[in-house]
Amino acid sequence: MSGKEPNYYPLMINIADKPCVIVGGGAVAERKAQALLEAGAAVTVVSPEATSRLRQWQQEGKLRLIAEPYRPLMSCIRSAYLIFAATDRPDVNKAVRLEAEQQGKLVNVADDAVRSGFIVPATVRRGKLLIAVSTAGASPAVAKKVKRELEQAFGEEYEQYLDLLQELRVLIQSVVPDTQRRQELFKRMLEWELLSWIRSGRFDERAKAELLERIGLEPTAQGMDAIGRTIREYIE
Ligand SMILES: C[C@@]1(CC(=O)O)C2=NC(=C\c3[nH]c(c(CCC(=O)O)c3CC(=O)O)Cc3[nH]c(c(CC(=O)O)c3CCC(=O)O)/C=C3\N/C(=C\2)[C@@H](CCC(=O)O)[C@]3(C)CC(=O)O)/[C@H]1CCC(=O)O
Ligand SMILES: NC(=O)c1ccc[n+]([C@@H]2O[C@H](COP(=O)([O-])OP(=O)(O)OC[C@H]3O[C@@H](n4cnc5c(N)ncnc54)[C@H](O)[C@@H]3O)[C@@H](O)[C@H]2O)c1
Repeated sequence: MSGKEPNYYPLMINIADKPCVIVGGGAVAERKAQALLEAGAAVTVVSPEATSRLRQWQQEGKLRLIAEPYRPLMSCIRSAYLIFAATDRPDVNKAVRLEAEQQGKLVNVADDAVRSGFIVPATVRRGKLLIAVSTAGASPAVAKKVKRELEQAFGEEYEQYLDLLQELRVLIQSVVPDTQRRQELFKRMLEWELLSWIRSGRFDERAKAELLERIGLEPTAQGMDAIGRTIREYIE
């Protein structure tokens, strides 16, 4: 490790059912556990003491809690996919990091961003829309503040919006074989005031069925623009 500040590379990792281990059971461990559980990971916490929420999640069967201090070569670490060193003991965090690195595993260290294999961003989830914010560890409080601002800009309606766009995209892919023409239609589709329509509460299953039918009937630039005009009339 050179100690030079890294230029991070963002990823969206699929950790569904993957074994992830958090060493430590305090506030930081709890925050990491919550995000891992939301992503469907199989979480194990190793800590002699744990917050009441972590213990509650254990009782509810949502995670496994090994109520012992970390020791080298624990089997849960050997089989882990991702490892988080989140104790309040820098020496323990370092030992966890060295063991993980020796096993070629990615490790996040709560008190050592520069030597962490990865850091955790602040996130906004709106269904399939996932926005991640990082300050490369310069100021996690700023990451949280930017997240709050994004939460205002990208409201709950984005969940339905993306589900709908996915459906429309699949439909267009099935009826328009030419890639370039498809790109043109997708571009025009983004001009539609779908978000306002969804926000108005007047976009329902019937409206969606009609929309899909119209696209199927006229999957052309003119057809798309005509639909855009109809949507504008609906929301006015
Ligand atoms: C985003 C978030 C995700 C999460 O943890 O889930 C996250 N920290 C969050 C909150 C937060 N953390 C801290 C405060 C107090 C205010 C402040 O210090 O700013 C607050 C704010 C609060 O709690 O309100 C203190 C703190 N954090 C780190 C250190 C150690 C160090 O700097 O070395 C210390 C100092 C300890 C000390 O001083 O003793 C380190 C890291 N924290 C990171 C992530 C990574 C870099 C993220 C980035 O790229 O910016 C990184 C490098 C490693 C990692 O943890 O992955 C989450 C927001 C959750 C949300 O969205 O609400
Ligand atoms: N990355 C971040 O977002 C962030 C935020 C704040 C603080 N920090 C850093 O993370 C550290 C932890 O913060 P916290 O608020 O969760 O601390 P905390 O004091 O609430 O929790 C520490 C936990 O570590 C456990 N622990 C201690 N020794 C252990 C061992 N040998 N094996 C296993 N578990 C052990 C304790 O049982 C306790 O559950 C802080 O000391 C600070 O350096 C990081």
